[in-house]
Amino acid sequence: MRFERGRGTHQVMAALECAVLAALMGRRAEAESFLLRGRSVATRELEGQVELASALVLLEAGYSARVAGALERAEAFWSAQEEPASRALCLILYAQVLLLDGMSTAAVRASLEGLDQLLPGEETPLTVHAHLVAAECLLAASNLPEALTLLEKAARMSACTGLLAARAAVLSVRGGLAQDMPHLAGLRATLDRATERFELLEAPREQALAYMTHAALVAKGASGAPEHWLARAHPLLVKVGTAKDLRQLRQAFRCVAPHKADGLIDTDLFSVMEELRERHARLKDILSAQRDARSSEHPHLAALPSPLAKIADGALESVHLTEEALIRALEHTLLDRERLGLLVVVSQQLAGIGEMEELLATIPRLAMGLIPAAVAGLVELDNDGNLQTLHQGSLPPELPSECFREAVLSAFQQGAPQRIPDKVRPAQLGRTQDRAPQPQCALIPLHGQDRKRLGLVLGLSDTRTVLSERDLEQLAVFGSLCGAAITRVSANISLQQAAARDAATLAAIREGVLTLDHAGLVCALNHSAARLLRIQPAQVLGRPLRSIAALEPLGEALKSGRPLLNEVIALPQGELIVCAQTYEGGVVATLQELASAQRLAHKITSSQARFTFEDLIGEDPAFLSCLKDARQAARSDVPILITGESGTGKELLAQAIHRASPSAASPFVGINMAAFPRELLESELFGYERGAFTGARAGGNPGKFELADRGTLLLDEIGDMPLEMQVKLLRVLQERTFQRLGGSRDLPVMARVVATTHRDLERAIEEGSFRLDLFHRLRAVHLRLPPLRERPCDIPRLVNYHLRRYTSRLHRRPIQVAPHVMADLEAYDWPGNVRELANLIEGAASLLLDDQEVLVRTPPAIARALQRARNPLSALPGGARPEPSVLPFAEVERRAFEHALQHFAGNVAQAAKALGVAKTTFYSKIRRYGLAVQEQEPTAPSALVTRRLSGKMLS
Ligand SMILES: Nc1ncnc2c1ncn2[C@@H]1O[C@H](COP(=O)(O)OP(=O)(O)OP(=O)(O)O)[C@@H](O)[C@H]1O
Repeated sequence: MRFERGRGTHQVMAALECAVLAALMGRRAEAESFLLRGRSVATRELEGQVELASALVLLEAGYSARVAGALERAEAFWSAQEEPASRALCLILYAQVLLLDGMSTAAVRASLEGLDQLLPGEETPLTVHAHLVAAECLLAASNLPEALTLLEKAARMSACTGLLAARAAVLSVRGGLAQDMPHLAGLRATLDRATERFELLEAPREQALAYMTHAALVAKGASGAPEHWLARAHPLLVKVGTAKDLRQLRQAFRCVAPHKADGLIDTDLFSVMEELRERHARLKDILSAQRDARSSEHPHLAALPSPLAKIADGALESVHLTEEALIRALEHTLLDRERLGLLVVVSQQLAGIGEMEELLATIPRLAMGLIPAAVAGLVELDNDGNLQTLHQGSLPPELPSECFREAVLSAFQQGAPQRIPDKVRPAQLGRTQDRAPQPQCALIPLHGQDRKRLGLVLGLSDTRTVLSERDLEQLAVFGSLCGAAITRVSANISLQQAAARDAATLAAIREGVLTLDHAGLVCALNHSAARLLRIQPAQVLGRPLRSIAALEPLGEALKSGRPLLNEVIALPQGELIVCAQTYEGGVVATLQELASAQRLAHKITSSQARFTFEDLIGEDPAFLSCLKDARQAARSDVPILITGESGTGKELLAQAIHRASPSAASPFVGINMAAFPRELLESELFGYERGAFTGARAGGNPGKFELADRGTLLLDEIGDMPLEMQVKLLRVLQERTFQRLGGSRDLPVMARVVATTHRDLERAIEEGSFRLDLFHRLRAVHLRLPPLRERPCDIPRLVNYHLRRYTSRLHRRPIQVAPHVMADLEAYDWPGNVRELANLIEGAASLLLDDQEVLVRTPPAIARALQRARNPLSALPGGARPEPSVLPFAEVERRAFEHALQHFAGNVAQAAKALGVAKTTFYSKIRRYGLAVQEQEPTAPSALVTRRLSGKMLS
């Protein structure tokens, strides 16, 4: 636009033309300025033109009252003159005012009247404009055919170029859309061209109105999203649109995308603001109209304001200012609510995503909906500080230029959204080549608990080139929402994995596992638990166990939340062993079937039956005959009694019988009658029920008869069983059933009973310490193991056998026995039998140095015993000294007891029996004379006694 300074018609007209053009292009401030200049230099004759131009400028700004005022003043000048063009323009402007005020029928009339004033065949811009206004009025009045005819006519005119042509095109598209079956593709092409033209001519209001027509086109069925076009129109109309334009935009939004309208516009607040805006515009219009009238140089129009009018003016002015402030405040509030609304929508969408891939793909998309961006994608700083693309989004495949990377890295370090400097922003991220302001680019860190080094790269589009501080604030909140969502999803993934792992672990556990929450409700149970409890998981999950009648005892046991250890709980379907442990969120319990636990215990116990017949060494005929009978008896399940001196291998034989029996796979359980306190013997043998006696375990306990199940029960040292127990045992063996202590259920005896004793039971029967009937019951098969002194031929074999065991256990070379040593060993009478032999041989072998392979020295204890046997007195302590011919009685007695003890290898019972004194007498003599010997020594009674009381306790 060129405007030369100076006075004269030409100058005034140029200024007015510039004003009109600026107004048409939406440059309101410029238009006003040109108008002011025109008005300042206009002569009186040109005042009509000034008012007319003023009316047009005001019309573009949407001030209908001022337009009307200006038109009135313009008409006043021309009333006397014949000026058809001006008259026509006046009418056209009137028509537009009427249209602006929603009076379409009157507008049509005025516009057509204006057209009539123009010379036929004339093709000036005014003619085109008049046609377009008339067509617009006809469209508003729904007179489509006439509107289209006028538009076609206008389009054919030579003056229909530039802005007018684009306006004509938009109107023709609107006309086309009003038809029944619009040709959408054609209309879109026309509209695209018109929009481009507006953009080129920089006419933002026209451009925005064209975008709205685009939205209408899409709403009719053309591809695309109408809200997208409306969103593009929004910022332009906020800047240059009239109140009516904005109202139309909002209505369109509500029609095509109510959710977006809700996001952009808060209904209540916005309607208040809308009303305010309209009132404000009207007020401004009236104020300006008054001012215009007063400043007019026409005497009949320049009425001086009265004092009252001045007061009214002042009041109006202050209302105007207040309204302006209010509108600004409301606009900010609305903007904030709009942003907040969008963030709420964003957070709702994020909350609905459970998959990481989907989340990462959604974040850039949501960001682009929040801020009109051209590109968006996710980047990540790896552990080495390198920038990686985490989700491409619309980012270029390769993140460009090193300096861009550096800028992103430094933005990362700031920890809040940062604009990336324009100079490093590459073309791939939306930089354009022209000199126009470049759309900005930013990095938004996504703050999560675990993915702190994740960020969103955002490049704005050219519809919105600048990121305001408020935008950055909004993006910071968006970043936090995304970070939280990523943390949530990855935590969910971890939780799912942990849950799957827990489920797999639970399923893999053979024991039943059941967990209760803090309120005592069942949260989980595995297949084994469901099987043991005979329930379907669905029956109990989420319910208190106590509420299920069949599981009540279990529920009661777990109710207290106390830890339980091997508690036996009786349920209708059987007894369970329960262990329970509390944890922060409740109780976890393991369940095991009592019977199968017992079988397992049996399995472990039965592993004690290690020896087979192959381990029993001996060729002596009596020994072999005993083994033969044993092998035979092993096949049946009749009770077996094994007798023999201590150390002859009774337990060994019992184990061998078990291993050779059909129930070899079942448990081998032993109990030593001599070692067990008599009060506990019964409960140990038969078990007890819960609460049977003080100190009894709450859930009861199975006894040896139950534990032995279908295997072998070894009653070791049966000769030492108290008489009252003998009665009970006899009844059990006769009836083949028993009851737990404190119980009432009859349990079957399924185990085979093998009893052993070193005692002479027949003598015990005579003495009344053993029951004859029990003896008969136990002695279905009687096996007697001969003492070693009765089978000296087996001694070399046993010596070599135990030497071999010893050397192979210690991985040393074989050891031989010198013939004279072997002769001594064979000469010895072995009161402790094979146990004594094994211990002694191992002891002697252990004294050999590593390179010694032959036992050349008779163990001293044997040597002494042999010497004593040959000459008893020479073996006494101090044997070298001459003995007094008469010894004191105490010394004789001490020697007699010591000798007996040594002879029977510490077996007090046998020693006492040999001396013909009571066992108690023997013990008092031991104490009196301080008799004690070593374990290896065959004459060591204390070691043997100790072994009997502890080591040999089979229970
Ligand atoms: N015939 C044998 N062959 C090999 N070793 C044997 C033989 N008899 C016994 N033994 C050895 O003697 C040890 C004692 O055997 P076992 O405990 O069976 O004797 P026992 O007669 O039950 O003794 P006690 O009456 O004192 O309980 C066994 O550990 C084993 O080393």
